Amino acid sequence: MTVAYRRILLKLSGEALMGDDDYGISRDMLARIVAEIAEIRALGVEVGVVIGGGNIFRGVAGGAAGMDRATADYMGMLATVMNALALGDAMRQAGVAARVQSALSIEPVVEFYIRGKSIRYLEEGKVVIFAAGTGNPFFTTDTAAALRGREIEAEVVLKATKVDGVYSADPMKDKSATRYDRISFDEAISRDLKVMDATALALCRDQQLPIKVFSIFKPGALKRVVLGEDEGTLVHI
Ligand SMILES: Nc1ncnc2c1ncn2[C@@H]1O[C@H](COP(=O)(O)OP(=O)(O)OP(=O)(O)O)[C@@H](O)[C@H]1O
Ligand SMILES: O=c1ccn([C@@H]2O[C@H](COP(=O)(O)O)[C@@H](O)[C@H]2O)c(=O)[nH]1
Repeated sequence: MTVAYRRILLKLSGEALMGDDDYGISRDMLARIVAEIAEIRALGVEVGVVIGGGNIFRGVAGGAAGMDRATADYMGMLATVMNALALGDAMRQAGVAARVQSALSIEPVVEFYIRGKSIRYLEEGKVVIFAAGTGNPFFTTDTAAALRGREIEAEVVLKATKVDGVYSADPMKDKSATRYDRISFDEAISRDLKVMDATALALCRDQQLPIKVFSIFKPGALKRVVLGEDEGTLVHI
């Protein structure tokens, strides 16, 4: 089978890890995601993963209300470390070689992010899970996906989320919203389509790094995207 991309950066929404639960990490969902990643690894695709923290951080957001923003953001980044450790462990159990690297230094727990080392891991066929976002407050894991995607010279950022593409409005709130097959970065930014934050979109646009938005809940969608089949929405230059 011929793949459309040799190296990808997969952005996994933290909330998608909840599966049907209200909070935290669903073991079933984790196993499903690992199986889908294993499928594309078997095709020879090199995979970097940035994982969000919404499934854990939204749960403690009440406690963070009124806190200093930077402190709350560090809590959010730590939530992504928990997700990354869970994903790394699930990969190990499934026999998929993986390494976790964190943008925040938590040495006894997880390796610190070193670009050259992560590229080496990718070349060795290991999945690299990037934890703690960019390591800086006031950013998001979408922006971390754009940043790490560019750093590892990925050909595309694949945003795996709860909806199956970019819509004219948030499809969770507006049932009349329509889905785009393709949309330019400039149009997505100017229409303020909130599927990804504007910083992430602008970074990808400036670095000429396309984004594919697709549903992580649709079985086989990741493989279809990697094979270049008609799936989700392409955000292009
Ligand atoms: N125009 C739009 N098109 C598609 N989705 C949209 C749009 N506007 C808002 N959304 C919403 O954006 C959400 C993106 O969710 P996602 O969980 O990927 O966010 P995240 O903040 O990157 O992840 P996390 O859950 O880790 O915080 C979708 O669930 C969808 O409801
Ligand atoms: O670079 C980053 C990445 C994340 N954060 C904080 O973490 C949470 C969770 O990330 P999501 O992208 O929403 O899943 C985010 O809300 C920020 O508070 C950060 O500060 N810097």
